[in-house]
Amino acid sequence: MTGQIGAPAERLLTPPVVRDRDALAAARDRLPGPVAVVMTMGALHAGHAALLRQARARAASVIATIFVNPLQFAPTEDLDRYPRTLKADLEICVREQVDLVFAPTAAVMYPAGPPQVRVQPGPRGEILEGAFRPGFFGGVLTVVSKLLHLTAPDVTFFGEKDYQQLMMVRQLVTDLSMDIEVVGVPIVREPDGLALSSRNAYLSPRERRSGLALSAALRAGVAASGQGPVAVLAAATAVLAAESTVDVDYCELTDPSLGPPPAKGPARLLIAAKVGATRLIDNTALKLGR
Ligand SMILES: Nc1ncnc2c1ncn2[C@@H]1O[C@H](COP(=O)(O)OP(=O)(O)OP(=O)(O)O)[C@@H](O)[C@H]1O
Ligand SMILES: CC(C)(CO)[C@@H](O)C(=O)[O-]
Ligand code: BAL
Repeated sequence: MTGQIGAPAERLLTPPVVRDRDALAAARDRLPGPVAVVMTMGALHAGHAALLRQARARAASVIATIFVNPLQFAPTEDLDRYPRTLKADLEICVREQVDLVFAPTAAVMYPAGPPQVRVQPGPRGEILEGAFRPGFFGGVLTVVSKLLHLTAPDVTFFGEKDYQQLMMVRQLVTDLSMDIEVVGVPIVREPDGLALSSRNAYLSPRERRSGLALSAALRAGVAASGQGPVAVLAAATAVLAAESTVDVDYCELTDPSLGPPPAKGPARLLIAAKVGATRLIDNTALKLGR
């Protein structure tokens, strides 16, 4: 089927875009190693660009995947209205010197419909995001496994903005004996603190202002970290409670691998909240105690 998309003149302005497995396999065979893959759902922004830039610095060849994976969306979620901006995405891929873009359709990824065999995320996939989005990590890890299999990278890059997802992908690669390095990339923020996210496009100006409560709560938590876990949670929840339009799903403190928080030492503070119809997540590292 199709190899590259676009008219010949446009091809010069975009990296090669492949849309099916055969075209991907042929293009992948020609890429010099080591190969890096950056997986995305498109609507690319500076957070994605940071992943692509790190990939560019680390590998001889960079593949970006763009696929809004239906398997990780609950029926009540935003699959249909998720932003799809392929043309602008390809411009970012050119700027970040991506060598190959894999942008499959759902029929290419799931030719027989939703797959019967799926990755079981295990207990760490049932807390936090998994508790509020049942089936989410099963859908994510299934598509991540397929995309790793299809692109055969040496290294892959995931953002810390989706911190639990990064942990789950590390677990996937370890537990399923995949010889692939997983690199975590720090969160890219707007100057006022808002973590970049494709879903920020849904926010009205007023909702965007309310959404700043998440990063403000994280900063309050970090400021209180010397006083220990109780003070951190009290400080963060007070900031969130002051913003009445923010509907908190969770504000939780864990250890860096999402286990129970220590009394002292490295920890992670994670928040998810709805602002209007838009669900935002954010998190930060901190060090508890003195
Ligand atoms: N602000 C950010 N900083 C660092 N990495 C990011 C940021 N936003 C997204 N990423 C990473 O980019 C990769 C692809 O994410 P995705 O395409 O879902 O974008 P997103 O902005 O997280 O979208 P959404 O709004 O759906 O959460 C993931 O590894 C994600 O963690
Ligand atoms: C990893 C991913 C591309 C799988 O669909 C998605 O969950 C995302 O964009 O973070
Ligand atoms: N950003 C992770 C993918 C999702 O929220 O569906």
